[in-house]
Amino acid sequence: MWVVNILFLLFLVPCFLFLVRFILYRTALIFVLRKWANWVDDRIHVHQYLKVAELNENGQDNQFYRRVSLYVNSLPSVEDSNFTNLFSGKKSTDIILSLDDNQVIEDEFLGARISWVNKVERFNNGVCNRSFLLRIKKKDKRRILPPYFQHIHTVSDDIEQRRRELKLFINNGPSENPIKGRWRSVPFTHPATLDTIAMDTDLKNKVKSDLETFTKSQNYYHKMGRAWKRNYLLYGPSGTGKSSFIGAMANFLNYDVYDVDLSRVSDDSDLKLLLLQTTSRSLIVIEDLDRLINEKLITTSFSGLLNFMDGIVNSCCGDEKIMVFTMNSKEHIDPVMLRPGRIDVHIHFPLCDFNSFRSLANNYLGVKEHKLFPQVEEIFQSGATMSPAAIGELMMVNRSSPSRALKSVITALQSNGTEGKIAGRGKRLSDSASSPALPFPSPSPQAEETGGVNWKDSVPVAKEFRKLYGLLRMKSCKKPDSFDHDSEMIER
Ligand SMILES: Nc1ncnc2c1ncn2[C@@H]1O[C@H](COP(=O)(O)OP(=O)(O)OP(=O)(O)O)[C@@H](O)[C@H]1O
Ligand SMILES: [Mg+2]
Repeated sequence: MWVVNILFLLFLVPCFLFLVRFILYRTALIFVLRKWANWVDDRIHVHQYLKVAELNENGQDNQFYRRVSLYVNSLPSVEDSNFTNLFSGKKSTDIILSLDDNQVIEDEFLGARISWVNKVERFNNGVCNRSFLLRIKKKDKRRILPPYFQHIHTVSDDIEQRRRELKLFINNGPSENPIKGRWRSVPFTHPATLDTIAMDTDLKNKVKSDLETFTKSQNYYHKMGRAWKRNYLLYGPSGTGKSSFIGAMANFLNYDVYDVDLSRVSDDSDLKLLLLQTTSRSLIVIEDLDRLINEKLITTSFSGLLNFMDGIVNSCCGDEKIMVFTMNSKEHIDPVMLRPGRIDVHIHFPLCDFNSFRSLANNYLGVKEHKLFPQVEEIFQSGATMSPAAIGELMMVNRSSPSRALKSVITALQSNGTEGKIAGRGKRLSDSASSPALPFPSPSPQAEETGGVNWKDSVPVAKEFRKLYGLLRMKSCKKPDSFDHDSEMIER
């Protein structure tokens, strides 16, 4: 008989406990219980208080107060608390949570319970003293505080980095605006991101992890005695997404972009000076490097370029930098320029194949399957191809009718054949990544005669025209850029 009772009890107890737990969580009574438990716990321990005032004794900003404010307002318990202020951030999409005056918020670190009070003392004369009051058990203080403050630094740095508005820097010529320095900046607004980019999945994951590993490798690079920098080469035919991919990298890393216009660099020392004026956590970009070298459009020496890529100046101009070079082909480039250290990662951007076509159709037309796909696949398998820019263009123009768009791609592929003629040219990153139109010089006299921009001897004018053209195109198409790439990423 007693066995039955025991079995009955063994069954009853878990049911009872489950029921109690369910009621506690369902009715949020668990929070009340926790509060009581903390109240009792607080009375049986001795606590210490540490005050972090907004201003120091000289009335200057206390930097640590700003960090604590970023950290405390980012705690999950702020979201769960029974009262929170909501503010909009710098970016229109940002919503910032903020504690109310004298609100208490709990935190937990390495098993220790810590609470913060957002102290605000307002006086009749309008003066308002702000501070954060940290409360911790005396027995935890020595063990917890040092790593806790380090944790606050790391988290606040990360929050600041994510909230920062990115900038695109473009270099002036040596004689323009010597007072304002060599770089002009505008907000960086390129829409491409690694997630929206139609890209070979393996390649995308490789690039993502390579970039993530790089951002966490400060100690590793310094232990190796190397500058904390990494150089990428993006190469492939025109219109395959190299420039937009740079925009995606910048958005992924939250890095500023320095777009180096070599046609505005007077000599090697000018190039070094430009590099010295760049800041950490940035992408330094030189586009169409092969064309600039092969068409002798630059005034720096070849060794000046090599040193720019991996010279001593590179190691002394700040940390956490990624250099990105784009080329249409590596063929006529001296291998010394492509050695590891100068180029650490090679990424090939090929013309379209059926897989990248599908990504484009999904991105541009929102079509994952279509009755015309088998026909498109067959044409690709016959060797026909086109640049993603050209296909993207056709899809964009016909985006209101996916069938018409796909038929136009089929017609274009059939007429293009295997040369992969580039119907859609690409553009420089600056062409589509900066919001205000850049000042653009009047075309040279010869240009007036030919009724167009004289592309030959006035590279700056041609570049400005292309920038402006790119900008106008950007305004007309307003579609996020997306790519597809060959899964060839050579990492050295
Ligand atoms: N893989 C792709 N998927 C979708 N769109 C693409 C892709 N590649 C290019 N595009 C489209 O074509 C436009 C041009 O691409 P981008 O300027 O990045 O080419 P590029 O490789 O830099 O060309 P260029 O070598 O001429 O500078 C982009 O704005 C984008 O809209
Ligand atoms: Mg480009």
